[in-house]
Amino acid sequence: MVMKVATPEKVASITEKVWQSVYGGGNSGRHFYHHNHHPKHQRRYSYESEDEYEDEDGTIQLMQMGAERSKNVLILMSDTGGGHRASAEAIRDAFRIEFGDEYRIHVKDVWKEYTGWPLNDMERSYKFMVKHVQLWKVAFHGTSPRWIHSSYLAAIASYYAKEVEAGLMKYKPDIIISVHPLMQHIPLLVLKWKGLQKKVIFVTVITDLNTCHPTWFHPRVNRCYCPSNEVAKRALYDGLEDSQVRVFGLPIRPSFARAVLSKDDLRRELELDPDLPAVLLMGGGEGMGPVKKTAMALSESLYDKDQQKPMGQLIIICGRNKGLVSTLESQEWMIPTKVRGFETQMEKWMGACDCIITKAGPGTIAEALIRGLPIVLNDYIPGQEKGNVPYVVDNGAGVFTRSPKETARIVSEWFSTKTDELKRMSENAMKLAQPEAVFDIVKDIHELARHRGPLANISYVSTSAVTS
Ligand SMILES: CCCCCCCC/C=C\CCCCCCCC(=O)OC[C@H](CO[C@@H]1O[C@H](CO)[C@H](O)[C@H](O)[C@H]1O)OC(=O)CCCCCCC/C=C\CCCCCCCC
Ligand SMILES: O=c1ccn([C@@H]2O[C@H](COP(=O)(O)OP(=O)(O)O)[C@@H](O)[C@H]2O)c(=O)[nH]1
Repeated sequence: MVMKVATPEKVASITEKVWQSVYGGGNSGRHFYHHNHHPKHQRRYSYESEDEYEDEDGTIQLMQMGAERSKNVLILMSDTGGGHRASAEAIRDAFRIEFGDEYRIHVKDVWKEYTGWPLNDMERSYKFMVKHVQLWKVAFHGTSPRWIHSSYLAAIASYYAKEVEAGLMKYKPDIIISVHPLMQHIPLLVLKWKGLQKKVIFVTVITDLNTCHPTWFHPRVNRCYCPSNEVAKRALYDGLEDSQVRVFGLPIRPSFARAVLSKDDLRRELELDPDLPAVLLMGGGEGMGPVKKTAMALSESLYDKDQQKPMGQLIIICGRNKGLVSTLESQEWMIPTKVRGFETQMEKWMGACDCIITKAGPGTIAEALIRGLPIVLNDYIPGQEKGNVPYVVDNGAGVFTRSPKETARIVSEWFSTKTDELKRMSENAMKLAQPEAVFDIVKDIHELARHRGPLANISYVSTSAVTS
């Protein structure tokens, strides 16, 4: 057995690395220590003179004294669909790009980590409900009146108050950003009960483009960032003040806005045919909608029988739907086809393609617009996604059809006789795109924080039985 003894230089370089991995910058004037794990719910939360926190992987904790500390930003999200996480990560990345170490960002599903049913199981419940469309319709519209959802959520807040409190306080947030429709009421109530409402900045970033659920609109937020004028109108109608509402667009990962990508290079990198026009087929983070039937129809329609050669290529991104990946991988294709699971670099796949077929997910739509991809919408989730269809179609950036055969026909025309229509729609898509939205949002939050003055003295000494 070899025992390693750390020399002072080594200790310094390890702490340096730790500092850089957490803060990405230098460590001058700061002090570090490692200490043991506390059991989850046995912590006191106070950082009036010190800064103690648990790293993302839960292993390292640091203390910072004297220097002005980074502000903690807690982004509340849930993996109900793929869009909320994508927007949360976009905001996190934009904060890092714009403000470096000034903010320390935590992207969390606090409900899942800390509470119980039904809050900790929203992903599964949501998947079940959207599979049974009528059930989702009743739940969505039935909970739309404010008195119904407010009383439901207030009841849940009081039942899980201690757990939510523990979940929020763990990250000692100076700023809370909700990117989920069900994450306004409960945290705001808990902050109110703790007397922290005036000290913690709370903003909502709405990730639906049009017909969003009224739970997004809470009158006590500092800001409500709406992705479109349609949503802003709803917010004002629902009682928010002009001063609370800002319209910048839907936050999309900075890699979409900032990367300069050439289609040829991308095709080489992704091992696609360099010359054939390419259609991207997907169904959100979960691979929903009529993906398989559409793929089979495209395989037929993009094969030129007279000339016996393909007139297009197909890329299918199935997201987290592993069943769909294995079904599609066992199919035979008449055209060059790639079947992929969950991809982390969507900007590359979109940048390599000429058009996209997708259900009406707001994240995918906003990303496709930035890439100038004409869109065939082939499905939508009733309620929050319904309004995304006119948003795309009325602005001339795409078409809607539920029929896989019709979809395949449209794409084959775009790639042959109607290339001018494809071009026009691509231009319209780019006109609608708002690649800078995420930067505008984080800059506005930064301004809010600056006007709020020093945030450093929020006392997070827990008062509840659970946390003390
Ligand atoms: C008087 C009749 C009452 C009707 C009975 C219903 C009882 C309550 C049951 C369920 C609650 C349903 C909540 C509806 C509000 C949803 C708001 C909303 O827009 O949610 C959307 C998100 C998903 O995000 C979307 O994903 C899309 C892609 O898939 C797309 O990206 C879009 O942009 C995103 O916004 O939905 C959710 O997160 C739903 C979570 C479901 C939770 C289910 C819990 C069910 C268990 C018990 C009910 C407990 C009471 C909950 C109270 C909720 C009150 C609003
Ligand atoms: O393999 C995948 C599939 C999807 N996405 C992303 O997941 C989000 C899907 O959001 P959307 O609002 O379109 O639909 P949802 O999944 O929420 O239904 C978009 O940002 C996609 O780029 C991804 O990163 N990898």
